[in-house]
Amino acid sequence: MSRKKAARSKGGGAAPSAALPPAAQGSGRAGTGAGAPRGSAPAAPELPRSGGAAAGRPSLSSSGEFYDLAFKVMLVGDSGVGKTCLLVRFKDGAFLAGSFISTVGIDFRNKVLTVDGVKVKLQIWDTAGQERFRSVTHAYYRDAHALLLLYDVTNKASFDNIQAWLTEIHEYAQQDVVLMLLGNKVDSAQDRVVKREDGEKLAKEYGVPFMETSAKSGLNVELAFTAIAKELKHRSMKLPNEPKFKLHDYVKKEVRGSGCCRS
Ligand SMILES: Nc1nc2c(ncn2[C@@H]2O[C@H](COP(=O)(O)OP(=O)(O)OP(=O)(O)O)[C@@H](O)[C@H]2O)c(=O)[nH]1
Repeated sequence: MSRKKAARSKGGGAAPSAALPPAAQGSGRAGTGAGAPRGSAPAAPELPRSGGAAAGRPSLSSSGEFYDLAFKVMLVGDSGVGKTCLLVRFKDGAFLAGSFISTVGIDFRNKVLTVDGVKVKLQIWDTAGQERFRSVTHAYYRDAHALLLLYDVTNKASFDNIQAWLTEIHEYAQQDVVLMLLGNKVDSAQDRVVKREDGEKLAKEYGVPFMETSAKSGLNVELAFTAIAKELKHRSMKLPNEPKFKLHDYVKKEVRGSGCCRS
């Protein structure tokens, strides 16, 4: 994936139309490729808020992978907290080192995961953290099934702004959106200014699952997306005798197992 460019949407995938909210981008079912916006490369297909279960039949993603369910996940948080790097780490297993170029508008990437034997496609929207793009990103919230809200553990202001982000999420996202708080850049131990306990406390206050991540080392990156995918899959396909999936408990257990942080 190429680095972010000031003049155009970053990323090597189909360029979404940053100016157009999903509702204006056609209403193709997940995997159909329908609904390209005017005058741009094919846009991300709009996914039904139900989760896009394809009536028992798998759909085919643009990368040629079959999937059973599709969900939209948005990455939000201040500029520079590492949203793009987190996505690139998850999608390509690489870290974008070097000079930082801010995202313009919105970019997206797809990845298909296997969750409990079910193929789940996550369509991941990487939003610009800069204030000037806020009105663009507002338009996307309502279609998101899940939100990953990031702060940077080396940047106190990004942590202090989490409450404002939560207010915005409350205002624009669906009530049942799956939300997780991530404290990124934990590899930068020397520059850390936000303690893990502070992140845990804030998350507890707002009742959201929490973990610390590093897009640089890869710590907990896969876990964050897998946990979201599991929650969405369970909500969408709960079998009659299946115990309820508890995202909080799952995250706590897995984070402990990752050897990173006690919780
Ligand atoms: N040490 C360290 N640096 C990181 C990490 N994640 C991102 N960075 C660096 O932080 C800077 C910003 O990362 P981005 O991913 O572009 O930030 P962003 O949140 O997408 O920023 P906007 O697009 O402006 O919203 C870059 O220089 C990255 O290399 C991480 O986990 N550890």
